[in-house]
Amino acid sequence: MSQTLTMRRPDDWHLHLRDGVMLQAVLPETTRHFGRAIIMPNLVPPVVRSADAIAYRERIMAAMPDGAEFQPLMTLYLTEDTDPDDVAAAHASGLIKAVKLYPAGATTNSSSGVTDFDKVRAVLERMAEIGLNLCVHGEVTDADVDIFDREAVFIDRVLDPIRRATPGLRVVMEHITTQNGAAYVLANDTDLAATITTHHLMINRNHLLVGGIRPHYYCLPVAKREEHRLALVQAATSGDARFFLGTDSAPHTDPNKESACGCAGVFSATNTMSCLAHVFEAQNALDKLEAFASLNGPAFYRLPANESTITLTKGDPVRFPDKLMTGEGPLTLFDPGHPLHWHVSAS
Ligand SMILES: NC(=O)N[C@@H](CC(=O)O)C(=O)O
Ligand SMILES: [Zn+2]
Ligand SMILES: [Zn+2]
Repeated sequence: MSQTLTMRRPDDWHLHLRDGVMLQAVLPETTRHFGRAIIMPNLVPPVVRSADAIAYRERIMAAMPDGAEFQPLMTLYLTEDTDPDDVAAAHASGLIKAVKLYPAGATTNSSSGVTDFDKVRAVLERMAEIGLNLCVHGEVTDADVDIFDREAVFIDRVLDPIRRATPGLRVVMEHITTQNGAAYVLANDTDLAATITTHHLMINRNHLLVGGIRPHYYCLPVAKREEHRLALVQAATSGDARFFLGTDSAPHTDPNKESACGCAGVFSATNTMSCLAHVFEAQNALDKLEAFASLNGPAFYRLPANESTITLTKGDPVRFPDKLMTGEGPLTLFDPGHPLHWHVSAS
């Protein structure tokens, strides 16, 4: 008898859709299974003002596949010049669901991010007042901090001081990759949550580096030791409401990945639900998948869960394309390195 699991349609609380022909190519990969997604604003130039978010939302809606019921949830990119009134107006009108903080230089397209955190104080205080979520790429960029320690150091040096100075600020630690990140969430109150990516539940730094460098496993924050991956699996499969899915699906074409200076980002929109079912089944926690992918995120964002459902059915290995052909070039799909048996049908 085949095993099946019906659950509320999932949402993706951290997604890169890019723009133009890349947006065209990757959007259907998300709308096939997901009801909503938090759309990351790190375009070039970034989505900084409400007018930018309105225009970007229109471009996404124009690229929507026929019949899709997908809702993009827009965000603004926090800069040292961000105007608190513009942010508040974008929130009040329902245009945005979060503001994204990138430390300057921390990741792909983050050069307009924040260097002096005092300069964004007024925006953060206004966000705390109006209950608008801050999504954080949590890595320091100091040259003297080892890249594998950048998340843990960020928590101590930047995030904890910001949260103490701004009571009531609701923070999502994006794409946590360490035991330290999970523990910080668990040690704190209800104003703090974290997204966890698909790939960080499946790979550690050995997958990235042993037997040759695997550029398609390179992302930021970079995958850590196995003990950290296990802590993330534990957090995701625990059912704890403070952890939810953010795929961080981040498309870069093969020439940009397979290069002497390859871009950071893993593209996982297409097979994420099959990957997650695999991970949760291995933990005997399939009954917690709905909480992680469909319930905890909307609860933290104070939105209703999706009404429609998807059904997962276990069977023969699912066939996924190795690559998507995009108008910018080939785009390699995340390969967990073993077959996936969970098929997804959306109703
Ligand atoms: N995660 C990544 O490795 N890359 C993301 C940026 C980000 O989320 O940090 C991207 O936009 O490509
Ligand atoms: Zn990031
Ligand atoms: Zn991201």
